[in-house]
Amino acid sequence: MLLYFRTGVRRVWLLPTLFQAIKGRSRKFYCSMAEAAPSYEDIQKISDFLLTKTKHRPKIAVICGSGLGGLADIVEDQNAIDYKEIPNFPRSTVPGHKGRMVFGLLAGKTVVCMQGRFHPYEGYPLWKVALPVRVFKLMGIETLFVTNAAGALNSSFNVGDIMLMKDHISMPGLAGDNALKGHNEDRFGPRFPAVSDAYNSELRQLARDIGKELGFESFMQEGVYVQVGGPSYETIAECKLLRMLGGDAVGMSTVPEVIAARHCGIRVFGMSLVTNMVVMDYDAKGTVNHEEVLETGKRRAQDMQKLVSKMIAQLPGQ
Ligand SMILES: O=P(O)(O)O[C@H]1O[C@H](CO)[C@@H](O)[C@H]1O
Ligand SMILES: Nc1nc2[nH]cnc2c(=O)[nH]1
Repeated sequence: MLLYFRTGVRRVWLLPTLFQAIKGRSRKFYCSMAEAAPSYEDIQKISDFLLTKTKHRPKIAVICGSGLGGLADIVEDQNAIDYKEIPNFPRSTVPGHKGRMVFGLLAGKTVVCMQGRFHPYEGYPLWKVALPVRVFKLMGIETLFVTNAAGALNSSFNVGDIMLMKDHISMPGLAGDNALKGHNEDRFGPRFPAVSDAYNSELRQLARDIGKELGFESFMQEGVYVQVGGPSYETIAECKLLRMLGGDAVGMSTVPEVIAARHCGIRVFGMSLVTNMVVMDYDAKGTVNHEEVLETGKRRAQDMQKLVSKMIAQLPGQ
């Protein structure tokens, strides 16, 4: 039996070589297999698990953006569950995202807040980024508030402005990546859902009215959010392109959550905090950085909290 062969003066042992080849191939095969999205039943288990950890039964969910998690801290009578305690749930890895699910009362209404979201640049496929929204659906959520930190593409905006989202442009979506890619689970929604009305117009009107009441008019805007992949911020040429396409603000999140929510019939209110102006000029000094993003979040946090709380207070139901 041939146990080895020669390459020049070297003797190559056959069995170990064969073993290494099989091991390498199986690793390659394993790596090339995309992680399967969880089934409806798997998502039901996550939802059931969460409901065993709290007496609260919310119909309203809030996803807090970078530096905007303070809203969850003002939730009363709260039960907070770390993401790492939740079976088959992703982890938050980004500074400014605590990684907790907070159940309790906000403005007298039962809510659940995600203090920390997931982003594609953390290495998560879009279905995983959007997984919490499906968990929410199975918990009975009917209305989703999404917030994010974003850079202003619109030069008439200022740092600290709150932009009500009226629409989005998804660069990953246009390039073929979407939270709904893959097998469609009909129990959540249709294969081809419409998203032209993704951002609920009545909730936007409510935000405008409450913004007026609170004296926020001078820093309230309305516009189109552009989702990019990140984690690098945009080049000057990219910012010019996104502005030409009709974007008012740019960030690396939110859209997968919104698409998953609309797919399963949850109504959505979206809001961006303008944490920085994007760099549009080759002579500009300075660049964008995440510390600046978190700092602006802190400065405007209370106003965002007031707006969201007052809106939630006016929603029907408990
Ligand atoms: O969208 P959120 O989570 O608010 O965070 C925004 O801020 C981070 C960049 O500073 C990116 O994650 C961007 O998407
Ligand atoms: N992509 C992107 N995300 C952000 N999040 C906060 N600011 C920015 C920005 O300027 N660009």
